[in-house]
Amino acid sequence: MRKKVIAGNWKMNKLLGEAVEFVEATKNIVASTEKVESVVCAPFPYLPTLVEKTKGTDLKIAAQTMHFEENGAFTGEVSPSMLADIGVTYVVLGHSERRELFAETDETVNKKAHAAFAHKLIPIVCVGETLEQREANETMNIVENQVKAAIAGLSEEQVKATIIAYEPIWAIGTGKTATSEQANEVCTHIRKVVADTVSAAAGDAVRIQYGGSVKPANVEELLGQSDIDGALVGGASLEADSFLQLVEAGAK
Ligand SMILES: O=C[C@H](O)COP(=O)(O)O
Repeated sequence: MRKKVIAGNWKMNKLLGEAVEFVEATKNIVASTEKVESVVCAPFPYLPTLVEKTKGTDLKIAAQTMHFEENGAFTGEVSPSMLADIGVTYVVLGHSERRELFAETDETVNKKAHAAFAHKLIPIVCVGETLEQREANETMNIVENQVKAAIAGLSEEQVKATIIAYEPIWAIGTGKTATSEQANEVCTHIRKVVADTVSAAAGDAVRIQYGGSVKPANVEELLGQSDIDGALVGGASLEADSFLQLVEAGAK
């Protein structure tokens, strides 16, 4: 059975005191079980503090992006070695907001995925279609191309360890959740793409999250689907209580 992953993506929210308060309120309650792991994707300035505060607990800390290069003249960027050095364990790659607003491409997502594994960071690779693409029946093609590009050249073991987050862009922060059937249909397709391009074992092992207006009220139904192995959650991950309810649903 694949272990569920509940990841809260805070995006550009919270001040340091609020971030610390959140981890203090959750770190001893979330417990890694056979069934679920819990991750908080925090802004860069808070990462060292949050890693320190969560040491020895089952709450894991992720970055929301990174560069693919080790170092150099990339003003404002953060490298994979910097993240690994301070004890970050996961990194979100190719979030639609990064693709749309910060020129992230399939090619850079792939480079970043390679760089993440080179530093023992687990990538959470985001894919998903716009409303226009869905209405033009292009969802499966778009997502398939994004997945193939992201995992190109990774070893079978690396693909097995990758987390793919299917986030239909029209469902992000809009309150419009994909129905559980719509979400599962795409996640099933993603698993098949991985199985066909890498191996049946990789298709079976890769974990696929759904993201887009997930909240305590709809998470159970989404997680009950055959190919949804977790959730990448924005708005509903900002409050400790709500995040804990999401993790609890993942542990069922
Ligand atoms: O990374 C999280 C997603 O963008 C979903 O955000 P949301 O839960 O606020 O819709």
